[in-house]
Amino acid sequence: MSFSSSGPEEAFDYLFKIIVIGDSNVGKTCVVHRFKSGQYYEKQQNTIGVDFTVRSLEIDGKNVKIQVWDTAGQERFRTITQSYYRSAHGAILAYDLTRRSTFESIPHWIHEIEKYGAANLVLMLIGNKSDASENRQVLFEDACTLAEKHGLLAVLETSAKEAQNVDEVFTLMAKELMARNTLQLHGGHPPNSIYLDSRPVIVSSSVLAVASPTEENCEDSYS
Ligand SMILES: Nc1nc2c(ncn2[C@@H]2O[C@H](COP(=O)(O)OP(=O)(O)OP(=O)(O)O)[C@@H](O)[C@H]2O)c(=O)[nH]1
Repeated sequence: MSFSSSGPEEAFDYLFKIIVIGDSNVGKTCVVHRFKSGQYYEKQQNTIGVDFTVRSLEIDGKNVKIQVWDTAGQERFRTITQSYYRSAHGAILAYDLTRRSTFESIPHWIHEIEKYGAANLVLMLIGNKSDASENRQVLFEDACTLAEKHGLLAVLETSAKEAQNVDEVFTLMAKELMARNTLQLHGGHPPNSIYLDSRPVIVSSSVLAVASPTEENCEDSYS
């Protein structure tokens, strides 16, 4: 079944709301902008409150509309941004892999989203700025450990600057949400569909596309 708001070009099979949270300056807006437009720009201003973006993807023959809420990382906007948590289907937790403190904040962001978000929210972790890995302060293994501890769906290292793994983040999230949605409708595993069973999928920056948790893209500790 498709839904239409203002015309045939707006028809979609799924609509998912995904919120992006994390400390200020980790690159949330640049990641969202890259996803939306395929462009990168050196952003000068911090986000005020929440910015809203929409992009449709075709996944497994379905038209999937993704609404992305890019939130301000600055503390002074916290009351506004928290008010968007409740209606999100998925949350992308972002840190800057060249700034350790932004990774150390992730448990705080998880706590926030668990407190104010819906109970069945899908959570993913992204370590942005992988193009600057010569200044890396966060090991990918540490991110995996954190993801496992908190039961997150996946960890990906991204670069908004070099267009690395950005589409993959949103596609992976959408596939998981589609699988959960289909399961709810059919009460079982849908035939011929990709089913992510909510175990963490660990995806290194060298992996460009991930369909499901396999031995190749999962760390041993997750199998
Ligand atoms: N090297 C590198 N720099 C990036 C990347 N993504 C963003 N940046 C830079 O990081 C800075 C912050 O990016 P923003 O997208 O504004 O960060 P934000 O998380 O949205 O910040 P708030 O709006 O304050 O929450 C900017 O100077 C960007 O140019 C990236 O992938 N690589």
